[in-house]
Amino acid sequence: MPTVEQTRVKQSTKMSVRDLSVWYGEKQALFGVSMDVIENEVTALIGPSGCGKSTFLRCLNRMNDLVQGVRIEGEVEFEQENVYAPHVDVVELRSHIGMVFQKPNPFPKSIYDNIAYAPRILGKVRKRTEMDDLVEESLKRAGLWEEVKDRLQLPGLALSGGQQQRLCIARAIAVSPSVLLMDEPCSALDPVATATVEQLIDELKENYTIVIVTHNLQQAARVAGYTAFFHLGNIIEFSDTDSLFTHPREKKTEDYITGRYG
Ligand SMILES: Nc1ncnc2c1ncn2[C@@H]1O[C@H](COP(=O)(O)OP(=O)(O)OP(=O)(O)O)[C@@H](O)[C@H]1O
Repeated sequence: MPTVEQTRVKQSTKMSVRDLSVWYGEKQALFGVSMDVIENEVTALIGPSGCGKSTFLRCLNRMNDLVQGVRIEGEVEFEQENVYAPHVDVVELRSHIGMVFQKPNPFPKSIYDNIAYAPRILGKVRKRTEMDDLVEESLKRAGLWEEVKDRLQLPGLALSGGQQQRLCIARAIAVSPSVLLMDEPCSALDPVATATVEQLIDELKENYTIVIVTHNLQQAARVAGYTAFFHLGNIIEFSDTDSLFTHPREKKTEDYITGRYG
């Protein structure tokens, strides 16, 4: 197990996870894991099925709160505050730490309203012209504007899978988060749509800190500056992606990345 010091990296830390343990009922899914999330970088979480990647990701913006019977111990620091502190407003937190899921899940609303919905209910934008600008800007950042600008009133669900996923990214961006969590965002996409989303992730890291769960090791190598290898609810190794893939420190990491198990 790496020590906390080994998982610290000399770059700006956006989030800091300390001694995080998670139980679903009797079953423990994470065992006191610690990791820094580096600002304006993409961090990939890799590891065999069931090792706790999604659980870890969902703890970063308290998405696990929604699971019945869950128990969480430890700290997740974001902007000098533990996101699990009692007074934290979870809706507000999730507007700073947005999430994109495995399966594109647009609302059953128009393309326009998919983007406008959250800023409207959060009271971030009131005037129609401001909202028009926000919708355009978000779709541009998600690389979707040119494909949809003439049909903003079409249902989001009428788009292709890859377009829907970029719509979901645009929707997440619209509330100006600084961190984006992505849980296998390309697993339901074909190779062309995957390449588009990967390119988008690369562009987004200029302005956002991104944490992505992926089963695809090539994808981790392509998009992530840092990678954490999870195994049985522990972080076995965390380092810059090149080192992890070319000179893994731990035998388990080496076995996994060379396809010996998982
Ligand atoms: N809602 C839940 N209720 C009960 N157990 C859960 C729940 N979610 C996850 N688990 C259990 O916690 C452990 C970690 O699951 P998690 O989904 O975090 O792993 P993962 O590494 O993301 O897996 P995968 O790659 O298959 O998505 C697994 O044993 C899983 O069965």
